Amino acid sequence: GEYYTYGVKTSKPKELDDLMEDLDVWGLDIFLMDELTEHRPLTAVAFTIFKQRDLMNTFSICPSTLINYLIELEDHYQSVPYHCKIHAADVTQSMHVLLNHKALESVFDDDEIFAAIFSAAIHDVDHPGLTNQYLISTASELAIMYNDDSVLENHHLAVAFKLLQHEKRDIFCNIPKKKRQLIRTMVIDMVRATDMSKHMSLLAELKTMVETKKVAGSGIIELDSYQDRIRVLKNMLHCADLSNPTKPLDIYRKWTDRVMNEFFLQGDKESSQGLEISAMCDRHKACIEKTQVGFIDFIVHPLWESWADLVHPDAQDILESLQRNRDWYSEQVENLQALDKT
Ligand SMILES: COc1ccc(-c2ccn(CCC(=O)N3CCOCC3)n2)cc1OC1CCCC1
Ligand SMILES: [Mg+2]
Ligand SMILES: [Zn+2]
Repeated sequence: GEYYTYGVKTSKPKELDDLMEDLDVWGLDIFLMDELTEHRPLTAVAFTIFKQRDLMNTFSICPSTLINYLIELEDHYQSVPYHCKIHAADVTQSMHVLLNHKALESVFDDDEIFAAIFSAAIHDVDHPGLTNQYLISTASELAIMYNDDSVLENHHLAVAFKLLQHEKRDIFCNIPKKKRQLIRTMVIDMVRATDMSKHMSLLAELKTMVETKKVAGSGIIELDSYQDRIRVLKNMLHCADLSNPTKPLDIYRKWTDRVMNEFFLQGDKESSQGLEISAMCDRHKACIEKTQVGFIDFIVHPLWESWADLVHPDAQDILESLQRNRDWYSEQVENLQALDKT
């Protein structure tokens, strides 16, 4: 059918125009994007970002090839509650905003920007809605294939690169071989870094970078080695992947519902298979609000506090939004405790 400005059909072009005004805004309503694009949020968001950043011209990508790839990629996101195409669109849009931090202005070149946006778009493709731990403990096909090492993340990468192998979808086809290999290496590094088991080492590296931060007079960060540059990009994607608690509360709460539903479905599976139900996956025992406060205190805030130090003062609003959301969930815990006493 006919495609409009954003690479997708829409029955509400005016409303989609208005929403796309917020493409560079932290807190864009990605659920509304899903509705207005008739459930093609990833294609619309990624295509529009490629256009805004002029990446199709820079890498001689013809628009129809990009659309063909994005639609095929989007169709390979499973309809699971949390790790679906809306999450991919959300992380891609969040990455786009983080790349616009003043402290990172003209730090990254086109290859790195292309690799970063592409990594966000593909980073969870064909996610089954189950954790690495579950796949490993049930000796699943995927765990056998990847020898229990970053099972999901290696699978997302393999699926995404396999989809490129059709000439109609190969957005890398006009990129010189050497450059293509460099971009592929960066994408593999970034997506593998979204494995939660790498969180502590990634955060330690980020802290070291903050302590030894070399800043030009203008406040712009100086990154001399590939290792430093990819370290920032890996942490950026990890931050985007863990950004739900930093978004407007109504959007954050929708993500909480979705991730808990995905966990509970896994818990149901574990229970029906006579397996021990994983932490936070038991729908009869979970205390949703408490786990979000813990998630923020032990994982999300420490990460975003270090990121905010690195790009100071560009992420202050994000940090404040996180604090407000933490306070709200904490109040819910107190209200529930008060209820228990009645
Ligand atoms: C809005 O809530 C969440 C939003 C995102 C996450 C989250 C954790 C790690 N990631 C990165 C991908 C990953 O490694 N995962 C995906 C989630 O399952 C664990 C393995 N994402 C967790 C969230 O809540 C959890 C359930 C209660 C407390 C923690
Ligand atoms: Mg993932
Ligand atoms: Zn993700």
